[in-house]
Amino acid sequence: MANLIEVKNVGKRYERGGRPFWALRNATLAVAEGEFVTLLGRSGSGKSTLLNIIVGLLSPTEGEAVLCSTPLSGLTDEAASELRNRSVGYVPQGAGVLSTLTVLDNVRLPWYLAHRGPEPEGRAQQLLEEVGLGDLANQYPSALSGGELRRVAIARALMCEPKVIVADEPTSSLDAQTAREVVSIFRRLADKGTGVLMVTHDTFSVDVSDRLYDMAEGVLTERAKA
Ligand SMILES: Nc1ncnc2c1ncn2[C@@H]1O[C@H](COP(=O)(O)OP(=O)(O)OP(=O)(O)O)[C@@H](O)[C@H]1O
Repeated sequence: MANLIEVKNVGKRYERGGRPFWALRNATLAVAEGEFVTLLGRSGSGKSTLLNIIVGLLSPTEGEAVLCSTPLSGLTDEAASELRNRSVGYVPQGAGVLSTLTVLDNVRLPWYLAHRGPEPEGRAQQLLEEVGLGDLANQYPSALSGGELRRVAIARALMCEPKVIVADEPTSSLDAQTAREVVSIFRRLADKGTGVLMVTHDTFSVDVSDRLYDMAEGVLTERAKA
């Protein structure tokens, strides 16, 4: 199976109090078609930094990230965003939904950005139903709870039938049953060939993962699954 994500010897250095500080050191990771990969690690260990590099929102200080066979280092911001819109379902930390659009229009938005035309009939509504929000399609985000907003972000990430899903704690603020349903959607997509990379603390996702990575103080290691 082809790799959808390839990270090779990637490091990210920030300044902290005027001193260099490595949030990520020499990280190497791959996610192939059909793989469900979970990334675990404590708060502040570097997980979001790695995900932001993988989706082309952050440039690494060293090393290389390749997304859907495209090396990110050579891309303009515009080209990176085009690649992200077309190929990646990114669920960022927090919901990141637009408050001026209805829930349904938030879910539709990536399709318009990627294709400049209307979505396949009913697709956004169907995705909202899959995440249990069919009845809230015409509401504005201010009327939704934190967990409901997370689910809008998940439906939005699936809108363009992404080749790869990159999700930063998508199940945080969801109850156990809803979290399980979300993870099951991702698992089913992986079984059909989508690559999934997910940061989580959820034991159910660990159980259904094909592979696990641990992040600790910027150092990434693959864990042998029990
Ligand atoms: N722009 C920045 N400038 C300086 N330091 C940063 C910046 N962004 C992140 N950091 C630091 O880099 C480290 C890794 O942050 P990151 O957000 O990747 O952690 P994380 O594992 O995703 O944490 P959490 O689970 O709490 O979201 C942290 O110590 C953080 O304070």
